[in-house]
Parts: sequence; C-alpha cells; structure tokens
Amino acid sequence: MTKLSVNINKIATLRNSRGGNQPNVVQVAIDCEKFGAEGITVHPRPDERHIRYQDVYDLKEVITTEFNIEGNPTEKKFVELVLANKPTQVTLVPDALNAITSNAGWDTITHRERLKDLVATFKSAGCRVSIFVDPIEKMVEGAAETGTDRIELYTESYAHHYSKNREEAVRDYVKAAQMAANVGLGVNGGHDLSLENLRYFKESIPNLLEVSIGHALICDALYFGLENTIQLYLRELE
Ligand SMILES: CC(=O)[C@@H](O)[C@H](O)COP(=O)(O)O
Ligand SMILES: NCC(=O)COP(=O)(O)O
Repeated sequence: MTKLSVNINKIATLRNSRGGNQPNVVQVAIDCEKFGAEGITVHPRPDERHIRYQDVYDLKEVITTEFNIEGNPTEKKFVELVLANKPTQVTLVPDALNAITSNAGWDTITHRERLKDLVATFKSAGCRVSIFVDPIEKMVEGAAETGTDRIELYTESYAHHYSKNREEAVRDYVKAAQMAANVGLGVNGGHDLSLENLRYFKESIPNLLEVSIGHALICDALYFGLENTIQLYLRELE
C-alpha cells in the first residue's frame, strides 16, 4: 500500500500573500486528514516564505496521521525544529537557499559522513529518516550506508518526461527502487507527481511506500475541491 501525504506548503504560500490567517494552515491539515490523507508534509525553508517554523509547532499539536518534515539539515534551525517536534518522519533535502523549490537529490557518497551523523541524531529522537535522492543506483547504495530508513526518489525528471515516453521516464526509478529493496531501504517518492502521472509511477514501483504531493494537488483542488481531490489521488494509489 502506498500512503498519500499531502504537502501543505502551497496553503501557507497563499496565506502569506495577504498576511492574516486565511487559509488557516492548521485547519487545512486537519481537513486533509478528515478527507483521507494518510500524512501531512511540510517543507520549511529559512526565509519562511511558505511554511513558518511556528506552523510546525502548531501542526504537531493536531496531526494524527504521519507528520513528515522536509528540509535541509545543514541549517541548524532545521535540526532544532525537527528535534523539538519529533515528527513521524524527517526527509533530508539538499535544497539551496535561493532555489525556488527542491532541484536535486543528495550526493550520498560525498556527504556520507555528515548524513550518517544526522541520521543517527534524528533516529535517536525517534524519527524515521528518509533521504531525498535522484534515481541513481549508486546514490541509493550510498544512502544505505548512512543508516537511513528510507529514500525519497526525486520524481521531477519522471514527471517532466512522462508525457513523451513514460516507459523511458520511469526506467531509472524502477532500477533505483529495486536497489533500495536490495539494500533494505523503504522507498518514498515526490515532486511534481500529479493525477496524470501518479498511477503509472505507483504501478511501476511495487515497493513504493509513500508519496508526498503538494503543488499539483492544491492546483487540482481549485477546480475539484479539496475533499474530492484527495479522493481522486487516493484512487490513483489503489
Ligand atoms: C522535497 C521536495 O521534493 C519538494 O517537492 C518540496 O518539498 C516541495 O515544496 P515546495 O512546493 O515548497 O517547493
Ligand atoms: N516531497 C515532495 C513534496 O512534498 C511535494 O512536492 P510537489 O508535489 O509540491 O512537487
């Protein structure tokens, strides 16, 4: 079974565009869960342009499904935030400060020692750890050596190439997921997954444990409503 974690960064972006508290990020998280989401994902960044650090504390109080905090652990503030909130899962993402969104996975070989220390720190706080990687077998093997529980496959390239040739678009992901199984890692996926490309990704990767989806899902919700949209995504994962 593949769990759907809804990334609510875009809800915070909308709220921040006007000041005030509309839409209310905490209420949206509660409603996503009520509508069937099996997890809530947030990706705070140092400039707090969408999810704010305080949101994470507020969300921790109400989330009853899986809470997944994504972010760059080279930021001391991020590490402190995770340790203070002890989410179900922390996903380590090497996003640069000035990047609009995540744009690459870890080089798990170059950064192995640093990742190893961070993984140990988060695991001793009781969090499951996932490392964001491109679909490259060597990087998956490198991730296994850090002691992480899971990897999250960065699916931008799959999503981008899906409409041209989906068999080719998914090929490296299938190999990377197989390698993860061989080295004992769980597999998550995320970035630019959508109603169009989700089912094929799930069908191609039988060991896919969780997808985190934000941008496309929130865009779809403008047309279909949040409850219907979450149901539509869950249907693709059946
Ligand atoms: C880790 C990742 O892949 C991202 O997709 C990210 O968490 C999305 O967040 P933003 O939409 O805020 O860029
Ligand atoms: N980890 C990926 C995520 O949380 C959402 O990415 P996107 O669907 O907003 O591209």
